[in-house]
Amino acid sequence: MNKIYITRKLPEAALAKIKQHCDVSIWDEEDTAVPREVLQEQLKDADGLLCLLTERIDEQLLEAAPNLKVISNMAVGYNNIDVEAATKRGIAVTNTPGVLTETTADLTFALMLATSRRLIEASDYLRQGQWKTWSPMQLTGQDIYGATLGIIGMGRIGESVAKRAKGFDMELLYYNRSRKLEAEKTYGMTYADMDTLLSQSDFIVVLTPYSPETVNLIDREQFARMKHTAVLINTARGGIVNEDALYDALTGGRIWAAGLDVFETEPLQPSHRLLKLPNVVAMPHIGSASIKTRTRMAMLAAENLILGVSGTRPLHLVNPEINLF
Ligand SMILES: NC(=O)C1=CN([C@@H]2O[C@H](COP(=O)(O)OP(=O)(O)OC[C@H]3O[C@@H](n4cnc5c(N)ncnc54)[C@H](OP(=O)(O)O)[C@@H]3O)[C@@H](O)[C@H]2O)C=CC1
Ligand SMILES: O=CC(=O)O
Repeated sequence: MNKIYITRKLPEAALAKIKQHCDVSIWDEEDTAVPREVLQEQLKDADGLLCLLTERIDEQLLEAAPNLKVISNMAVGYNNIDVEAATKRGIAVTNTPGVLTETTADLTFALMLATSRRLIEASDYLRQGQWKTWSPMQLTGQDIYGATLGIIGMGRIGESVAKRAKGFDMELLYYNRSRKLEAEKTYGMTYADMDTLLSQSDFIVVLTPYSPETVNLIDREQFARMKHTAVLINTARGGIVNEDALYDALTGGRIWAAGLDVFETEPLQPSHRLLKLPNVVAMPHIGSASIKTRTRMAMLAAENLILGVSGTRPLHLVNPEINLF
């Protein structure tokens, strides 16, 4: 039987499925990440790896994994894996697109609402006993309905956010490297260059993958173009938005607020300066965190893994150029 290493406690159904086909070892914990030295040791004789976005799978690790045939990432983003190094060694890399699209779009919209209407701040105000009376401009925020939403990265999740925005009568702008003519018609969206999107949008949502091209895509220059009332939402990856520039934009009144699910360094420490700002709504990377969706992601990652180690083309192969299947 093929030997598999799994880097975190998985939903039972996914684990049972893998165990039907493979000999499994697992880092059976929910709230701590597998230490790198444990992972390195386990990979010495593993044929397959099922990992999460928290594991950095780099050249050094692959060097110590001579039998590895498949790396199945339980995430759609795979910037945690050195795909080039895996491809060089003929190792298949797989991900879990699609099954998490709607759930992540829900969280993106939740962040838009929570940030613009100051929901966390208002809830804290109440719980901390600051609510003494009702007052006309008390805890007032920005409207979503009728506002202009600019989506950067019009892929699966971007389109699902656009779909939700139509229900709020929002005007839609988007920026992507390639135009999406069908989606433009479906959602009544307008393609805009980056500068136009930044200067005209009330809400700016970042939904590109993390790549060398998107590192610091939103930096000081981009914040300088935004409206003072703009709300920035990042549910893609930390590092696409430069955090120093973001902090200065938020504290200097350059933009209104930010909703963040992802950070340059995760887990974010509670002492982080962004968490001290009332106009930041921050979440611990929970974009896809519904029970149904996380179960589907685990099942899909299991399927990709089982197919890959048995020499059959996985459902979602990130590096088809390995040409093994
Ligand atoms: N917070 C969370 O828990 C989650 C985060 N994510 C993140 O969201 C990302 C998007 O997921 P998904 O929608 O499924 O991915 P898709 O690949 O469907 O969409 C990404 C879009 O970004 C565009 N894009 C890529 N590079 C650039 C660029 N340099 N400038 C502008 N647009 C670009 C792509 O189009 P084109 O190449 O034509 O430009 C594509 O339309 C994931 O990669 C992941 O990092 C995903 C799920 C959950
Ligand atoms: O961040 C989550 C993912 O699936 O990518």
